[in-house]
Amino acid sequence: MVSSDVAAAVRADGLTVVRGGRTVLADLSFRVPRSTVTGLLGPSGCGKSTLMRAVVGTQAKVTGTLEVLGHPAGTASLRSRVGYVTQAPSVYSDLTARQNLDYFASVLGPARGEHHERVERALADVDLTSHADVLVGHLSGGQRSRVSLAVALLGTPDLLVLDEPTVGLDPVLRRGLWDLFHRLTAERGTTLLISSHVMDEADRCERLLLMRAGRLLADDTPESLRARTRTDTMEDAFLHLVDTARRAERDNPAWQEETTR
Ligand SMILES: Nc1ncnc2c1ncn2[C@@H]1O[C@H](COP(=O)(O)OP(=O)(O)OP(=O)(O)O)[C@@H](O)[C@H]1O
Repeated sequence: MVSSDVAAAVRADGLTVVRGGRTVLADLSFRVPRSTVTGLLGPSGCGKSTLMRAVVGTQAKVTGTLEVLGHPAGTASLRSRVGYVTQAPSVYSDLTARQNLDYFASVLGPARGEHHERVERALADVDLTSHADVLVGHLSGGQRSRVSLAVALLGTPDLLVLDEPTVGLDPVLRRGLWDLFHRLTAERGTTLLISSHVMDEADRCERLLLMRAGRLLADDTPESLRARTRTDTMEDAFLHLVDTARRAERDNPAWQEETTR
């Protein structure tokens, strides 16, 4: 069944996930608008990867409502429409970058665009054309991550879910990747959900989901977050929201017993 909420690429209502007997995501409700770059930010262990796994349909013990592109998360028809890049590069180190892309393009089968063009476009997207014939095992960590990203771009996904794609990259490469993310929304209408624990990346996003300890602290734009917390930086805005949440926990101790700390 297709949802009527067509404006949202992701719609969560009361989303809860239990891992190892603990509630690691508790009652999250939010929207990720289509054709936007939405940042998923919060400290290590707050549940960003778990949320992304739920969105791409690989997370067990998910309850509540979670719709992706109008369908329940994990629906088979979403597989070709959702790209997912994990923190660990998932490409073959004994093949070159181009051979990896050739291989994954043939696994994808006939899709939008010709095989050769798709491979070359994906290499160019991540600025790796000049290293296309180097064995992935001989590339740097950042270059390997970009090969993984190129694989995800091969299928021209409608939703691209990226788990900390800029970790370990120098500022020039980071800027290049953020430029690419915005080009993807503007030129291809792609929706991007990007996790980071670096608050200065928040300002590069059109919308933000701020998380702490399995809960959503905010679902807003960077400008509005700064305005309503009366802060100048995203880091200060986040700290303000954390302090407010802590005060709420003190007033209602049952609240925090349900989730991770
Ligand atoms: N296999 C598992 N079994 C039980 N708990 C888990 C498992 N994997 C992760 N967790 C817990 O779930 C919570 C959320 O983990 P998650 O990896 O989603 O956080 P994260 O925000 O992505 O962290 P990071 O930024 O360090 O990648 C953490 O408290 C973690 O300890």
